[in-house]
Amino acid sequence: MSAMARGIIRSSGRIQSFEAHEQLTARDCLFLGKHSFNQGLYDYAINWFEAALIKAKEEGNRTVSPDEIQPFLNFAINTHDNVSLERGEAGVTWKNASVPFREKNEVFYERNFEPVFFVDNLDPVIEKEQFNRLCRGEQLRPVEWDKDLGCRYFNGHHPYLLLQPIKLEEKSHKPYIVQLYDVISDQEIQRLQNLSQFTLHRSSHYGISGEFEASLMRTSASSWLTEETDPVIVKLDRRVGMITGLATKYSMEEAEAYQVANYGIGGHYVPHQDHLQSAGMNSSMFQGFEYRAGDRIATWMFYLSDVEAGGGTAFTYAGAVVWPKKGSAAFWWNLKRNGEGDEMTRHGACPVLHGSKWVSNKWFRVNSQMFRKPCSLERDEYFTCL
Ligand SMILES: O=C(O)CCC(=O)C(=O)O
Ligand SMILES: [Fe+2]
Repeated sequence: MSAMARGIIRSSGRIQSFEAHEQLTARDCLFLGKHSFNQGLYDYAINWFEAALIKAKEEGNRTVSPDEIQPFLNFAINTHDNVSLERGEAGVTWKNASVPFREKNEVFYERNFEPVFFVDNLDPVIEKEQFNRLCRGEQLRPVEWDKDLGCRYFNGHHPYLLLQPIKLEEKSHKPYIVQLYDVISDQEIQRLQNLSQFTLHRSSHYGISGEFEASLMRTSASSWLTEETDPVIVKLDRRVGMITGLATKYSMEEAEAYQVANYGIGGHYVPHQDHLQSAGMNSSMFQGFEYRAGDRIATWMFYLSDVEAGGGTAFTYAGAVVWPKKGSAAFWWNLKRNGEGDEMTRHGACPVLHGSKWVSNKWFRVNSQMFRKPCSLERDEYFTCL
């Protein structure tokens, strides 16, 4: 945290040292500590108070004195250790280091972390740790799993693409996750951004209250664009259809409209599945469009910007990460071939550390794809290619 306060984002993984132009003051760090404390993030609060103390001692133009910070640090350490002993490491409203702070041995954070992949119901604390590590760019999957992944030209599902094949990079075979390059032009991106700029609003998600809500689980702004909004959407639909072989029209209830989303610094989306069957949606919600269209068989996500640091899409159960590259798109199947949700597709949007991230998602609905992607009766059959 003290490096971060000096404007340096450092990581052992892919995100190498990155130096920002501005530095935080000791008062900024104190504020971030208080904010973390109020959110129940006691370990982060301690880190920020410690960073504030270091800064306060070095600052020429003092923004706060060390004496003002010390009581906050002491109080945070006591609270952390009491909550740890009484209530454990993490719950809905709090998060601690895995051991009392005074005995902190950093085991969870620095050494001997054993990632766990492809299990049902991964412990949420482990999943969060894996998510953070993947987002920092650590290679968590054993490298042998990646040895059969390749890059190739892909002709999609239409003769048009014989003349202009698509660059495809495999990120995982099972679940099948790929990144496709140069699938949207800079002009089309500009158009999507212009079209959405006046309607962007704070994103929501289906929450534990049973309502759609805005929360810290998803901090971005989003907007929806349909074929009726602009001819560029019709063009993109046609292209995405040729590449994937899937039906893409919102007006025919084949797929959802394009959701354009923008994440600012710190903007993220915690791990979740895109399919609806385990997102807490009950049968009464499957009315109208949801009922007729069926679940989200697959996700297509355009990356509409590069991101200077952070902002990957991390698959916590599969250990794969797709990094934003302007003009590319990620694609993965959310359902198995019998229509059941594939839990191994859990993923989240990593926090943006520097820059601004723009994406546009399209979710294909299963019912209209029945003749294009016939289902199977086998429980364990997966879609294994595009
Ligand atoms: O922005 C990303 O990288 C992922 C977004 C996502 O998972 C979603 O909107 O469902
Ligand atoms: Fe998602």
